[in-house]
Amino acid sequence: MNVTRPVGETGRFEIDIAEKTYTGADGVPVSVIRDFHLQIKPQSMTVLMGPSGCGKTTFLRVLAGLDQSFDGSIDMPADTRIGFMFQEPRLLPWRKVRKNIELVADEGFTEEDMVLLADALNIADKLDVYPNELSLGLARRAALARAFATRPNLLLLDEPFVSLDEPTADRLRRLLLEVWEARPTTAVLVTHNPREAVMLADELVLLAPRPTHVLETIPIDVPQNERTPAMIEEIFSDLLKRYPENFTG
Ligand SMILES: Nc1ncnc2c1ncn2[C@@H]1O[C@H](COP(=O)(O)OP(=O)(O)OP(=O)(O)O)[C@@H](O)[C@H]1O
Repeated sequence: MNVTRPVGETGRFEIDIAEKTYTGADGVPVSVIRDFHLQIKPQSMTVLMGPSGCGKTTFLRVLAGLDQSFDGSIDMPADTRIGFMFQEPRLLPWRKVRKNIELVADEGFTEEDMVLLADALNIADKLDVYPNELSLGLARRAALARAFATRPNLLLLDEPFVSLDEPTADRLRRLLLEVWEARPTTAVLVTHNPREAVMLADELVLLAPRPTHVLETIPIDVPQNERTPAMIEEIFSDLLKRYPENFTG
C-alpha cells in the first residue's frame, strides 16, 4: 500500500484514492473504492449520496484516518481536528451523557461551553442521565454534542438521522445546521435521503456503485437557512429530472 499524507500543503481537503480493497473471507481482494477524486471546500457542507454498499462508510473511515490501508493520498490542513458521528450513537453506557461529552472534549472546553452546546441541541436536562435512558433521537443529539465538543474543523457524519421518525429527523437536521453555522466547520455527511441532502448540502456528491468514485458534484448555491420547504422540493424535482437514476421520490 502506498499512503501519503502531505499534510497542510494546500490548506484544502484534497482526496485522491487510487484504490481501496478489502480481502473477502475467501482471501480474494474486493475493490471498494477506485479512482476517487474529491476536493472539499473548507467550511462547506458536502453531502455524499450513493447506492447501498457502494463504500460510503469505508470512504469516511479512510478520510478520518481510521483506515490507512489504501493507495492514494489525502491532503488536509495541518491542524485538522476530526469529529466523527457514526451511524449508531456509540455512547459509553456506563457514563452519564455529560461524561461522554467531557471525555472527548477539547482541552479548553468549559462548563459554559457544555451549557451552550447542550442548550443548542436541547439536551440540557439530559446531561446527568445514562445513555440507555435516552430515545434514539436524544442519543443522536448527545452524539452530535460529543462530536462538536472536540471542536472539530472536519466533522464526518455517517447517516446521522437514519431510523428516526421524520419530525425528529427534521428537528435534528435544523439543530445540526444551527450548531454548524454558529461554528464554521467543514462537514461531510453521508445520507440515503435525497431531500435531506438537498436541505443540507453546499455540494452534493453523487457516488457510483462499488467500486465507488465520484459521478457528479452538484453545487447548491442558496444558503441553507434560506431554503424553504418549497425551494427544497423545487431543487429536488429538478435533480430528479436531471439524475433519475440517483434520485428516487
Ligand atoms: N471490514 C470489511 N471487510 C470486508 N469487506 C467489507 C468490510 N467493511 C465493508 N466491507 C464491504 O465493502 C463494501 C462497502 O461497505 P460500506 O459499509 O463502506 O458501504 P456503504 O456505502 O457505507 O453501505 P450502506 O449504504 O449500506 O451504509 C460492502 O460490500 C461491504 O460488505
